[in-house]
Amino acid sequence: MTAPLRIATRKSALALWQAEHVASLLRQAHPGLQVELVPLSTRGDEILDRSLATIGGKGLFLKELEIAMLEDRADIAVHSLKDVPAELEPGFVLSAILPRADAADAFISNDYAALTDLPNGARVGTSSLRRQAQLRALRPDLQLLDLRGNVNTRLAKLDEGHYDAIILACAGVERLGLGGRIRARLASPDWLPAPGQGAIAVESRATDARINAYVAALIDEETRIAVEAERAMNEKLGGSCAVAIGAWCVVAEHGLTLHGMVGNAASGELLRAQADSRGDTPVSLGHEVAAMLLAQGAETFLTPQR
Ligand SMILES: NCc1[nH]cc(CCC(=O)O)c1CC(=O)O
Repeated sequence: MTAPLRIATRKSALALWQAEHVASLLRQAHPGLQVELVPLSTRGDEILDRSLATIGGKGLFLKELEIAMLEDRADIAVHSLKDVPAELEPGFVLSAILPRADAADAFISNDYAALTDLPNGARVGTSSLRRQAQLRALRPDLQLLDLRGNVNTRLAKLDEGHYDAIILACAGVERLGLGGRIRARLASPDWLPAPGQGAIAVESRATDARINAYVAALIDEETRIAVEAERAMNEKLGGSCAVAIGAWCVVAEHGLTLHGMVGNAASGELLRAQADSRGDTPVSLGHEVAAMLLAQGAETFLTPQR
C-alpha cells in the first residue's frame, strides 16, 4: 500500500472546507489513494488585531504550511489562490488550480438589499484596500471600518450590529453554505475582485513527481489561464494586500479579456485598463494591462497605502 497523501491546511472553516474538497476530488480521481488532512495554524490566523495591510509580509498564510512540506509532515497545501503571493518560495509550485467558483464580491447586510440602498454615512466593514477603494469611488459618503477574521467571525460582527453592511467574497460565503446571506453581487467589469479570487490552488514541492502526478488530475486549464493573466498583472504592479489592485480575466473562445484596476483606498480614485489577447500568452496580456495602468500614473497608488 502506498503512503497516504497528506494535505496541510489552515484551520478556519473555509480552509478546512477547501482542503476536504481537494481530498475528496483526489480520492475520486485515484480510487484506493488514502488522503488525510494536517490542520495547522499560520501567522495570518494568529494576528487578528491588525489589518493584513499593516502586518505586511507576503505569504502570511503560507509559511507554516510550506515548512510542513519541507519537513515531510505534509505532501501538499491547499490555499485560496488570492492569498498566494505572486512569487512562491523557491522549490514550490502551484501544481493545480481548480475550476473557479463565483469570483465576485458579496454585499452582505441584514437591513439593506444593495450598496445603493445604504443611507448616507452608513458603516461598511472591510479591511481590504481594494474593496475600500471601490466603495469610496461609488459612495464617498460611507464610513469604512476595519473588519478582519475568518468568514464566520466577520458575519458574527455584522450580526452584532457593528456594521450596516460588510463585503466578502461570494466564493467563501457559498462554500460555507451561507450563500443565502448574499444580498447583492459586486461584479465585473464595474467592480473587480482580487487577482485569483474564487480559485483554489494546490501547492507542492516542485520535485515531488509522484505527488504532482496525483494532483495533476485536478487542473482546470481555463481557470489556470485566467488567473495566470491576473497574477502576471499583479506581479508587474508589485501587488500585495498593502495596495488596492483588482483583476478579472474572461476566457472566451476567441481569446482572453483582462480587466485591471488600481485604486487609492483613501480618496476613492480608480485607474482602469483592459486589453484582449490576440493569441499571446496570459502572462504577456497581464503585463500589457499593467503597463497601461502604469502609463496612467498607477505608480503613485502602488506605494503601500498603510
Ligand atoms: N482573504 C481571505 C480570503 N481568502 C479567500 C477568500 C474567499 C474565497 C476565495 O476567494 O476563493 C477569503 C475571504 C473573503 O475575502 O471574503
